[in-house]
Amino acid sequence: MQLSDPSLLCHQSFIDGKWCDAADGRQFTVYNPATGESLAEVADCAQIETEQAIRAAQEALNEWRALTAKVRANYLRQWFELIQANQQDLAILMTLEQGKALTEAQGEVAYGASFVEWFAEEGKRQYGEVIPATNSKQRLLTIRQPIGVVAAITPWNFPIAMITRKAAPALAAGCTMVIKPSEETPLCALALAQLADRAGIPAGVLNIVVGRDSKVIGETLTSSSIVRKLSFTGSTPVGKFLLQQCADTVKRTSMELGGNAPFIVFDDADLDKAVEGVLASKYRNSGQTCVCANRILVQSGVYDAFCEKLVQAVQSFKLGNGLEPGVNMGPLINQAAIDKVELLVAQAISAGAQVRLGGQAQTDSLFYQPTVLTEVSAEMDIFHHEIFGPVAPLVRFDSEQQAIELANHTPFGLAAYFYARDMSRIWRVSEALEYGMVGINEGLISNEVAPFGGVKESGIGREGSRHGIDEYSEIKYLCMSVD
Ligand SMILES: NC(=O)c1ccc[n+]([C@@H]2O[C@H](COP(=O)([O-])OP(=O)(O)OC[C@H]3O[C@@H](n4cnc5c(N)ncnc54)[C@H](O)[C@@H]3O)[C@@H](O)[C@H]2O)c1
Ligand SMILES: O=C[C@H](O)CS(=O)(=O)O
Repeated sequence: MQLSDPSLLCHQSFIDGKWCDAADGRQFTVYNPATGESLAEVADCAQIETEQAIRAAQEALNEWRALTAKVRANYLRQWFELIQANQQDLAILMTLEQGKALTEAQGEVAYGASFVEWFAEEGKRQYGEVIPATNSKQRLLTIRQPIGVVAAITPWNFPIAMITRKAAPALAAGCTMVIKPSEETPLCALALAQLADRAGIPAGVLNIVVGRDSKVIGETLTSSSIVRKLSFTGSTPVGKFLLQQCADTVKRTSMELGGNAPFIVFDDADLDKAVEGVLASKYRNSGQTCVCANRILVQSGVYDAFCEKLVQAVQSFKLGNGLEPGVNMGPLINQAAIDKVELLVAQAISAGAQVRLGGQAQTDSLFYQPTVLTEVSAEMDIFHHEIFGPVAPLVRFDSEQQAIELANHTPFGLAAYFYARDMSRIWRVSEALEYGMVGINEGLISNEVAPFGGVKESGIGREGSRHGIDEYSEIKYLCMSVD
């Protein structure tokens, strides 16, 4: 492995400031999705280690929360600097275990680091308030206090940013954490723990438990009364399952779940910009992002022109091993992902969709061709399911009202996009779309300063922005007699 700092390749869980094997010595293999080669053997931890991590987080809590926000910020700033300084090695690890092109991986490391930088500062702004009393013999005020021990469960598609988007606000607020990363991508998570340790973040504040048995680790986290909060990023079905598990101990939860983003091209759109927007939104990370355009709704008057422009542009993608120069689209994460995309495309074709470009996986690999389908309709499964692959299904519509109805015809509500130039239309459509985030003439909407999150079955709460830290603190009301 071509790391300049080989010590960033870690094989064990990080618990209470120590690197730990599984109690029974079991390990699991991490594979490179681009080549199928094994990358590393990693500790296959489960209930025992998770319980150890919860205890470590509990024991570290009082000292960590007693620090001033400024002192915690200094630790986070150090972590930010180390992530930045090791960007290339972290990006290589990410491309190796997740598959995304190295340029995208470099971008994600910077994006992930930006949350650490942002919340180091936001932690200093956890203000309370003094409230004018209704009784002259009382004084009323509120203070903000950390929730306590937080559990986080994160996905494989952004193996650094989905961790720091939770760990940074949690630690800044004074919480301690147990994180279970995806078994597909443990190496990035463990490298982040290595750098947090080097930043001097005290033992027990940040714990990473890696293992294949996500169900057991999850049950251990959600059933523990010590864990007061679960922050989950992943699919909606798993999110629903975890929400049910959290009910017994009435945990606070943050849920960043699945999407089914409409991408609407109106007849007054700048078609070249709209094509750029599709390339940025639909095909990023080989279509494996929660905010990927999942349905491309095109008004009939510009449908053919837009389709020609899009097909032309999508042909420019270079599919291959993300470490190779010039490659800008990598493999899907595993065979199950390939099977899901192949099923959705086959069903669409059998229901009348046309393949304008691509339409199949490369044989005996996890590479799926950048694809454009036309004549897709709302009667097809592909319209209703998160594709999580580089497939753009084009759907024709006639009126603005029809576009809004088609866009909102889903239980999901994470991100939506539309391209138009008429200002009245922009306001009407922005307000009518039932989504947490809307890109207007823009296909890339994610950053650390804006509130990221969805409505309906796409989630609960927001990450990033000045709101993201509220997910990790409680408001306490103090009523003081001055009689
Ligand atoms: N809204 C967002 O911010 C956001 C961001 C990234 C990904 N996602 C969503 O995540 C999904 C892709 O990621 P994925 O395939 O890793 O999702 P997933 O739900 O399969 O897994 C997510 C995490 O949950 C764990 N997990 C799975 N089953 C579990 C169980 N029974 N108990 C406890 N933990 C369990 C996994 O090991 C992994 O760590 C997509 O639906 C995508 O839209 C959403
Ligand atoms: O997959 C979901 C991530 O949140 C993608 S993004 O990079 O934050 O847009």
